[in-house]
Amino acid sequence: MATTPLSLSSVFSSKLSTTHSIFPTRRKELNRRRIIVVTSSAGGGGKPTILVAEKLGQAGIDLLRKFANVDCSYDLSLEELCTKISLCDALIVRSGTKVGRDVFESSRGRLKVVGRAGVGIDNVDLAAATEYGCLVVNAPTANTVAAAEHGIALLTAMARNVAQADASIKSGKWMRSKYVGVSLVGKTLAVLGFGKVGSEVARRARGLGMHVITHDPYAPADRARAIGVELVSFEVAISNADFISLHLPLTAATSKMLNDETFARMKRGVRIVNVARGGVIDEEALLRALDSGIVAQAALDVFTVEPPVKDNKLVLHESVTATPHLGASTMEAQEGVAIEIAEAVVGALQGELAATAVNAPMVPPEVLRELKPYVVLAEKLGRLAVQLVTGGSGVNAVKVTYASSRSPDDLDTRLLRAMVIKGIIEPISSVFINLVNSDYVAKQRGVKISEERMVLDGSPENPIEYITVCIANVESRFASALSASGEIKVEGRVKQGVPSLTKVGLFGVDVSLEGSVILCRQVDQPGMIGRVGSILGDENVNVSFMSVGRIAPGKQAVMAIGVDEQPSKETLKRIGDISAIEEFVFLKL
Ligand SMILES: NC(=O)c1ccc[n+]([C@@H]2O[C@H](COP(=O)([O-])OP(=O)(O)OC[C@H]3O[C@@H](n4cnc5c(N)ncnc54)[C@H](O)[C@@H]3O)[C@@H](O)[C@H]2O)c1
Ligand SMILES: O=C(O)[C@H](O)COP(=O)(O)O
Repeated sequence: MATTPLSLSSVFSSKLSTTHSIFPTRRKELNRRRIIVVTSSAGGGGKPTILVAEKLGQAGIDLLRKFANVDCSYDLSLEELCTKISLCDALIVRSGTKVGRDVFESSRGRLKVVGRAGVGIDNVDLAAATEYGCLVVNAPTANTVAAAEHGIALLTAMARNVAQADASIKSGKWMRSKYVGVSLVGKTLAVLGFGKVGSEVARRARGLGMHVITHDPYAPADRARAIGVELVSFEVAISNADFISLHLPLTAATSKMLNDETFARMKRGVRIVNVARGGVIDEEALLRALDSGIVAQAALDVFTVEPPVKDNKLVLHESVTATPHLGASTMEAQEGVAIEIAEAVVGALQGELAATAVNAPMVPPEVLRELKPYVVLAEKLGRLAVQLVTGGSGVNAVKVTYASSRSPDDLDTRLLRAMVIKGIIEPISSVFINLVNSDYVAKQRGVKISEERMVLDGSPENPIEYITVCIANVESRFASALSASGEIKVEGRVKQGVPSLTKVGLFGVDVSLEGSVILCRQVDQPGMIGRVGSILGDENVNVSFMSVGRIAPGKQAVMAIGVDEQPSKETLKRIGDISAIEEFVFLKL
């Protein structure tokens, strides 16, 4: 399936689920100033040159050839890639080519677009791309079904020892009793990550007669219900599963999510499939779990280091079925991905913006200068709010309120909205969000962003007095973050140029949004700040700010503590063990 590239004007005029139209009359003027993101310095014959560095479906190559000189050179060494790149306007890769800073440096400004023919862009240095003014686009949808089908292929092959039995018969043996498998029907499959691939795996597993449960705190419950899948907590998922299938992005929160501790809480004899990213599993711990029998079998398409070293113990393990990152490798998916990426790259070289752009430095400097601290504030409020979510019907209704004494025409909030979306979605996905793709990604994930302007009296010296981010229809892991109407609510202001958190739920606080934040609800009483401060001090965790917001003296209060470093689990436990503390949460900014 190909996505339609959006022209700049369609990106800016796309109608979103805003309750108020907040596009200013200055929009035309802004558009004029940003009209070209990419200008191609065409090489031979007036056409741009596109280097295709990994095998791409023919339909995509044909499409590229209509517009550009196409150089298909595979298996280039880094040196060869760096030499060639200075003659190219665009580069197309899959996951096997590292596009690091040295590649952008070597292009000496000619490289304008990098196209990743697939989802994950772990192999492209986005910061360097942005720094060198190079747009990066990907193809996030065309290989979903292929990845899901590979997940199911691994699940069934593992359960029936297909790979092991095949190797055995090819070596001249006939071992029928050794390769007795297990049945899938009636077994519980836990799908971790209910996004594009996870939901397709769940749908197929239902068709195989499996009982499917899923854990994904950010997925809409109605989407799961619609295919007969139950959304459950992580604990319920891993402790009830006969099979676990991983479909999560690799993020700070999911890195080594399956580890010694989590394996120990699984049913003995559980079987695991991973077609997501190798780093989601602690591979050493998996080896131990396989050897001790906690995990009966694993089927792995992805590895922390790819290709894995020759004598990788997991790959060689009798109970492991392994494939070399083949999830997206079907003829159909590769044709689809090739078309999707070719359209995006050609569009970008023609000055259009692909809906799948993952970076784009395109805010006029004068707007950015004024909004800079608010941009940081907006992202951090989004990041805080989403970390407070624990369950419910998924993150699908977000309201952003801007309180300002400026006339709506004089306040362009598109960048702020993009940054709230970035803060909410990036910690829970592998997607990179910017002004270009934020609304697209939010819409694709079913997250409705509504915006509200609160017009204040007074001098319009500051563009914004405060920003509030609310997430509705969710449960919070810090109940005090809920507003009177039951939404997660955080509010912040820019104070002397520094973004600060000023309200959590109904409690006023005052903590600068730097480092990380611990929120505690306690019965208001003297000495609490000192007790928590000294526990943090014991571990040399530097406290940057502390503030207490209370309903009334002696009643409940929320204490917000800014810390420079992440406290250890033991230190957080000691804070939680203080008897006056009713609930607490640690939030990374
Ligand atoms: N093996 C392959 O060839 C292949 C092919 C395609 C995709 N992939 C990988 O599969 C994974 C899923 O891809 P996708 O396209 O479905 O992505 P997606 O963004 O559509 O879905 C990911 C889901 O994970 C959820 N999630 C994020 N953090 C979570 C957490 N801490 N706990 C539980 N759920 C969490 C998100 O809410 C989202 O619903 C990615 O890692 C992608 O790179 C691999
Ligand atoms: O991120 C992806 O799209 C998949 O992991 C597939 O990667 P590939 O294009 O290298 O097969």
